[in-house]
Amino acid sequence: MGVEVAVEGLTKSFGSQNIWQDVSLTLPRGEVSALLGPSGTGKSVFLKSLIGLLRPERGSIVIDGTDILQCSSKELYEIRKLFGVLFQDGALFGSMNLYDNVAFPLREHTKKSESEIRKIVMEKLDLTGLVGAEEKLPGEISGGMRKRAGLARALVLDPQIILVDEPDSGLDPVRTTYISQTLIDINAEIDATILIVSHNINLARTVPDNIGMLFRRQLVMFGPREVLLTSEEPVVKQFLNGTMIGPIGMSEEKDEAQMAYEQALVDAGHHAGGVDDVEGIVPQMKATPGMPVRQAVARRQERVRHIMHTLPPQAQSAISEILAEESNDSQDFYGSDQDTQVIPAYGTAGFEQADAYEHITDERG
Ligand SMILES: Nc1ncnc2c1ncn2[C@@H]1O[C@H](COP(=O)(O)OP(=O)(O)OP(=O)(O)O)[C@@H](O)[C@H]1O
Repeated sequence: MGVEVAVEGLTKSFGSQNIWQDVSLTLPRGEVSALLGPSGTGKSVFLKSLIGLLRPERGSIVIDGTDILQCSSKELYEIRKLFGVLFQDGALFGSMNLYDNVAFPLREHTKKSESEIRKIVMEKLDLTGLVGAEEKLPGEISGGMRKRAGLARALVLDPQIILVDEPDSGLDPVRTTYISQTLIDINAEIDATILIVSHNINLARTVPDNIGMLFRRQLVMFGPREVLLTSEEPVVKQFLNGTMIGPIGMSEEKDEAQMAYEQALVDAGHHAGGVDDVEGIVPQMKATPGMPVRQAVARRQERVRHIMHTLPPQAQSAISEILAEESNDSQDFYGSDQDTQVIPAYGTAGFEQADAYEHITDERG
């Protein structure tokens, strides 16, 4: 079962460069959250702060009752054991094959026998669609496979909190969807609290229960996905539609004159890029049939009902519709026995095909 992560008034600077200030949010236990934001807004810095790799100068990060900015290094060491982290490039050891890479945390942090380790490693390789690639070195496989190996390694110590830094970077849209499905399935299986840092619009629209966004050194918002996905906030709308029109520019700041100039170009018929005005909410991905029921769904329903009155009206009506659909769905799909598994877990056929493709693209360079 995942644990809650409560961040309050967090501020981080490097020298005179302030990255973000007064960031407050709570990652609800066992739910999947995403932190979005244009490049350079400090998403990775936030993620590294949560695990104590970077030290914000103000605020608190309370994990399982311990403020990691105040605790001793021994306590921090213990808290870190709750985490599994997938870094952008998988952060694999180049000289070890995939099996040894995934086995590494078990050999380093547990006293398990090699046969116990084998069982766990093969289970995680299966979950990430990498069975058969155990002997390969990281340099011999594609970026997508490296990412999945990094994910397998992040899972071996049964983490309660999983941090994922840009799972889509370097991946095509189809592989991004596969890895998104894997994250949802992992959440269903181990009920871990998951935070995904990304600027991928599809992932943001379909994967998380909660979404936040960093922009101009502030947390613009954080809450149930419906709040951000129905937001009229210009920066949020621009980000979700990927257009040049709006406050986000090529560099972090865009001034009024630049915005007026770009608007004039569009008024004169220039294409502003992006998808034309994608509005509203697309359905959230569900766990693959046969996986355990995502416990987070029911907990989130309960939680969102509680805070409903505090949310903007357009988010409230979207949530009402979705809650009605979700309760119908769970009755239709699971009948009266919510624990029943209908289909064997882990269909990795898609991954195997993806591997074949990745192998071809690797060989062609
Ligand atoms: N260790 C560090 N020392 C100094 N500055 C740093 C350090 N780490 C990050 N930064 C700066 O913090 C800012 C935010 O970087 P970060 O990598 O968190 O952005 P991001 O939102 O994750 O970007 P992207 O989406 O492009 O990965 C950048 O200006 C970066 O140069």
